Amino acid sequence: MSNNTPIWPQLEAYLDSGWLRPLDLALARLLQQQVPDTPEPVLLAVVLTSHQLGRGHLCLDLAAVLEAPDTLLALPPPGRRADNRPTDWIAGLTLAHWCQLLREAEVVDEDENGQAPLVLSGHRLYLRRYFRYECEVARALLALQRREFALPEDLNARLSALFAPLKDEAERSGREPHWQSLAAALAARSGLAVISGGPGTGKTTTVVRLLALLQSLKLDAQRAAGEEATGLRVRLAAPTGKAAARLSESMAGTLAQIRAGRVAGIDAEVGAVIPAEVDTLHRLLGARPDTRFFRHHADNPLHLDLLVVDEASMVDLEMMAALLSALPPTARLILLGDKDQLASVEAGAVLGDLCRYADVPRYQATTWAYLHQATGYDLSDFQGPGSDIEQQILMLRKSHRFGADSGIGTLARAVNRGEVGRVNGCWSAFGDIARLDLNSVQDPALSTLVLEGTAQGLTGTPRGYRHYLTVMQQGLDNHGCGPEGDAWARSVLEAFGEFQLLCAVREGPWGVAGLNQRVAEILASASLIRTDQPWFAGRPVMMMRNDYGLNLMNGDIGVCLPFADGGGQPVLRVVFPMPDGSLKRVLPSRLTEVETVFAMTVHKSQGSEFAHTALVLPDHPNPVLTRELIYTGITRARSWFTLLLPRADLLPSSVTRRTHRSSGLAQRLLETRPG
Ligand SMILES: Nc1ncnc2c1ncn2[C@@H]1O[C@H](COP(=O)(O)OP(=O)(O)OP(=O)(O)O)[C@@H](O)[C@H]1O
Repeated sequence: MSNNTPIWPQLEAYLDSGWLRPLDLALARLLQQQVPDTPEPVLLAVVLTSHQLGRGHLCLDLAAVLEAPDTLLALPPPGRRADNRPTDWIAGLTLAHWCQLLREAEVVDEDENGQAPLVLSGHRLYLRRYFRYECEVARALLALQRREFALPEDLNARLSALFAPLKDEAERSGREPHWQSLAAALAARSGLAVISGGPGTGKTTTVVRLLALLQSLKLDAQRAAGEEATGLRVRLAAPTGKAAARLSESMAGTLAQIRAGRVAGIDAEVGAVIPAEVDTLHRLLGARPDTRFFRHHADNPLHLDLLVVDEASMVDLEMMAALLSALPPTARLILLGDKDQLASVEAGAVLGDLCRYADVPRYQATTWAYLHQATGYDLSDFQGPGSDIEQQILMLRKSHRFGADSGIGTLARAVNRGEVGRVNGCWSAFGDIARLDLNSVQDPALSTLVLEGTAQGLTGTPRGYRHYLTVMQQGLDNHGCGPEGDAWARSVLEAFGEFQLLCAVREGPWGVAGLNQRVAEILASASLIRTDQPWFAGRPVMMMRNDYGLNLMNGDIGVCLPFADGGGQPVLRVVFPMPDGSLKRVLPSRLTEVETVFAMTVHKSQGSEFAHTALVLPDHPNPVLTRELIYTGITRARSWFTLLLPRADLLPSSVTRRTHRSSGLAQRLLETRPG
């Protein structure tokens, strides 16, 4: 960095262009006021650390930023030019010199328990709070993983009985590993298990059987000790209301079968001690409105023996730290999720960091021997010098929902592997996926898709938004405020879940804001909605913040419906499906922080599924266009997927670009090596 660079005017210019946030500059200014002779490279590092945090990174990776500044910092911002860029400023710096300046600065120290607002750890610079979270999360996960549980002599027989009905011929004969029983075997022995898998790979199925195993062991132990047979205290949780509702629904179906004694290998009585209720993490921890503090923490731990967290890819580092600190020291934790999905909106990528080597696991000899004994499967191909925590991580590999004949499955796998040729080749081979190359938002193909859900290449009966609006209108004469109104509202909500537009970006004609407006125009010109008032019958909305008063969580989706009030004009109420299966009707005026969701971001769609999902890419390159974003969009689709491309050349570059999140967590977790 040249000594005469006027840093503040330049930073102000970046602020004006939206490149930096006011917060990013405020911290550096404060530090400079406190320690006026703080060198400019240190101030710049502070600004960039805060900027990186705003983009999901836990720290500023000084080595990486020196190597590829524009890539890491996403500079200049999309569509803008900048003459004097941080790239130029840091051009004269070496890693050794920058680290030296930081080590000497009063505002930085290297100790977890120090006082300075920033912490330098190797070549990573953190805001202290995030450094603390990273250390705490690593320590807590490693402590969980180290906790061993006694296993019965007949574990192999028990696992065989539980999983036999789920094995195909190759798995029964041992030609292929049965990953679900292997996952259960790993989880049974330790305080920690991480089970990653794409859509339909059987995460829920596996966890139900695992819970059946652990509960039957506990019930036996309690009976043998002459205690009341209550089983383990099990709780289930997910990051969003939608994800919680989906898991709950999926658990309820299997549990009903178990409780009726219809699941081979599982006693009906065990079904009684497996819960189907799923909480959001906020509710589980006892969120306190408008603070980041929870009722449960290290001094007031959760009352449970085992916690299952679904959709763990959406859990950010701060939430993970809160969750781990609230676990009682004797509890087990099972994390379920899809490591290939987008990471959490907030900083950190805990599941991704944990699963760095999950594609090709590196199981130690002792793990190999244990799994061989417990399941009979030989994982010699996956032996390696993995760290201790990797021994508790397993990836499920076979999708039972999207097989080889599924376009959605084939496309998702090709995107996940970055195989551009295969992505380009698969559109014409399947009837459940379609690609629309569009010229503008006025393109009639967009209107057809939005209204009817049809696109060239799709077979069957995919729906568009006309469907739920027709269901709404058909019930208009028959919807009082009583239960018949509920049945009607439920059918509208269900029909709304048949189709959803997802956007990669928020801004521009192909972003959430632009498309919400365009879709409203299309629906209004088909006389399906009236948009002369902000609240109109059929308006779908999403909560943008938790509202504890209303018991509605960020990401919850409701639809505004007209209810008869006994005469005169119908009254509008926004109806939300609640995690317990009930419906909540809310006055529109009570909802201050909601957005229309004819279109929503891929981020916001995580944890949800729609029969027909249409993903819209923008018409400009943007750093958010990554393989993980496209994969997440595709895997929201249950039966049909349509990709809308205003600019075709952006697809290959998006499929090859990986999301990167700077963090020291993987190193902390994976550095505990055997021997
Ligand atoms: N081994 C198996 N053999 C046959 N069908 C299976 C097997 N495992 C799971 N399934 C079926 O596949 C479907 C998906 O399973 P499950 O819901 O457990 O997957 P998941 O990974 O939890 O899915 P999601 O992507 O919704 O999180 C279910 O219908 C389930 O019954």
